Amino acid sequence: MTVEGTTAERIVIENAAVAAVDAAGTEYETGYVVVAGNLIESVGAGAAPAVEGVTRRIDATGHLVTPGLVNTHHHFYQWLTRGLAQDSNLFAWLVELYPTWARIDEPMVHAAASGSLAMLARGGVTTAMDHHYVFPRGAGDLLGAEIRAAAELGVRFTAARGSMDLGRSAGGLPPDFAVESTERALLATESAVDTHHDPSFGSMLRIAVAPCSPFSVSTELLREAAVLARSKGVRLHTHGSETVEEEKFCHETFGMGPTDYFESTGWLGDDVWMAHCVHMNDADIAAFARTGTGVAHCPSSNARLAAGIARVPDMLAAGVPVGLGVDGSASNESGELHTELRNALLINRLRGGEKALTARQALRLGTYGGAQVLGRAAEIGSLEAGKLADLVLWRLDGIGHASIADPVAALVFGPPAPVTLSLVNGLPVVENGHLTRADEDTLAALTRTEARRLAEIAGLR
Ligand SMILES: Nc1nc2[nH]c(O)nc2c(=O)[nH]1
Repeated sequence: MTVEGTTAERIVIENAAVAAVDAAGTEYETGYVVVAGNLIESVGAGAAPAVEGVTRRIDATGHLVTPGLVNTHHHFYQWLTRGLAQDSNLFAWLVELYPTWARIDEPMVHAAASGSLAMLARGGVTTAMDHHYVFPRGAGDLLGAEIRAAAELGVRFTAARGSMDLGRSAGGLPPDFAVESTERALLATESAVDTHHDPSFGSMLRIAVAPCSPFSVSTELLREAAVLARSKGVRLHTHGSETVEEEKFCHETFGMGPTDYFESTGWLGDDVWMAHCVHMNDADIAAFARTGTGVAHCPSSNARLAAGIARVPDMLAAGVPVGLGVDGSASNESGELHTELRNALLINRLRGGEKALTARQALRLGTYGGAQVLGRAAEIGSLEAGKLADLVLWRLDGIGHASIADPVAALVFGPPAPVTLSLVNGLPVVENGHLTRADEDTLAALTRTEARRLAEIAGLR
């Protein structure tokens, strides 16, 4: 089985430690992975089988091979507004940044998306998502710009067409000039799905429907967006239960907490995933588990904005699908997912004790868990024959990791490991720490230029 448009390469990776992140938690101290075209052909212990037509053979001694990391929440455009509003909670941070974000345009979003994707990819992310929710009039094709950037770098991508229609004059948090009309948001979202969404096995591009948050979106938009997504068979994404301020807003405005509000608008289901989910009581977690609603856990952003600590161990125990997200780069300047594996483990232990989350659970959140919440667990997220060849070869014999005997512990507890090879759909996206399809220094210069242009237009300089 191969997906049209991919090569018929056969790559043999041997002498690696293997963490398959399959249902049985299979690991091999020394093993192999064989890739044929865009698919994993076989995974096993010991020496690789003799196979015909090998186009590349990799001696991966000193490496760990894992499924590619999956990022489940981001706002790429924020790459141009990093390091601002440094000591603010979510609402103060948003109020400070909305006016600048309302000045973005297509070249800025393309540069920001390229920078964000480069950072993710060089750190082992093979599937990215972006939640873009600011669409100034006349700004150009912003969703198209990030879709282009993902295709240029070769990263598998879910573009979540976000929206805001609840301006300050109608009781929302964003200024009126930063929101769209309900009708325009719905029409543009439908058009994005019709134009770009590819539901096929092995798809490199999916679209999700993603109104922004309870305090920036009308009840009508939430309800209609859910109806639209279900009529098109695409997934739903939003921010939920992020802060105490959001909880207070929901109680004061709707007479109920965020999870009950989402349920009342059709927003719980196995086709929905929400970012953050920090302020969830037992009943909220049970509702997510009962309905199969997924969570994008963003520990660094939650710490940066002092939002709190999500109850990830309780969610996992209840059977809630949980993945990891870096969140937008204005609330997590690091922008790479290894930090989220590590912080998920460390921060959840601060709340739940030393057994709250293990290194293997953290790796699972960043791979299979992410695949689950993006609705792609049958295709990616584990190393199994027949799945897509999205995998990462982490170098663990360097100074940062060599003295740690357990390779999964080295990866999660240790510093970000160098990526020797990252394959997406069987094709190299990173080789020896460098992007194969773009020059990092050129991208860095481009993001600096566009960040300066935005700062000037927005009156920050
Ligand atoms: N962390 C974030 N939370 C948000 N809520 C909202 O409405 N927008 C954002 C955001 O950009 N980041």
